[in-house]
Amino acid sequence: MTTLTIYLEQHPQTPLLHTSDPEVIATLAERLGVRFERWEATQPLPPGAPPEAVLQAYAPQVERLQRERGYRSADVISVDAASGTQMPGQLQALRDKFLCEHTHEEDEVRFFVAGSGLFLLHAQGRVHALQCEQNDLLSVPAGLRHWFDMGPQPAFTCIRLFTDPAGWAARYTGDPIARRFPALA
Ligand SMILES: CSCCC(=O)/C(O)=C/O
Ligand SMILES: [Fe+2]
Ligand code: NI
Repeated sequence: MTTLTIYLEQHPQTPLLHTSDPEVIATLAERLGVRFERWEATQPLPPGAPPEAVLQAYAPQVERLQRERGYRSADVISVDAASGTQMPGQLQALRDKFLCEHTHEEDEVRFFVAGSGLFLLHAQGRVHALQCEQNDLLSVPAGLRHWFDMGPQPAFTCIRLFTDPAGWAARYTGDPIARRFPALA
């Protein structure tokens, strides 16, 4: 289930608010300049569908965002600890890369085709922990501090939209805040 939990940045043990209402999540996210939507596939997608089929199934929604926001490329990232295609060391390295607070020079746009992951958004003296699930679209604006926890047994497939076709690039803030907040177990 998709949930949003909000904390004061100094009090990671004491949630101020917890909700699983998608409309409330979208409204609270918008206050940070974050877009949250729920998308339906235009056609059924079998598990393990190739990236081209994944992009095809969500083409209308992807093209709408591209027109609206000028995103120039789209790809699909798949991580599945159970499949054994990624070694445990590689998965840990990938998890660590996203687990430190960082920003991007462009919006971070992710659509969860399958699986889940936890985004932690740091703004306005608060941390918004958004547990994303299948069918969730999240767009984190350029410059907003955040980190992402894929958990110890990651399993997700995401469509990513980029303005710069060179792809993912992060600027780490050096703030150890992510270590104060509990990681997924
Ligand atoms: C859910 S896709 C991988 C996470 C990512 O790209 C990122 O920048 C997290 O902050
Ligand atoms: Fe990021
Ligand atoms: Ni709950």
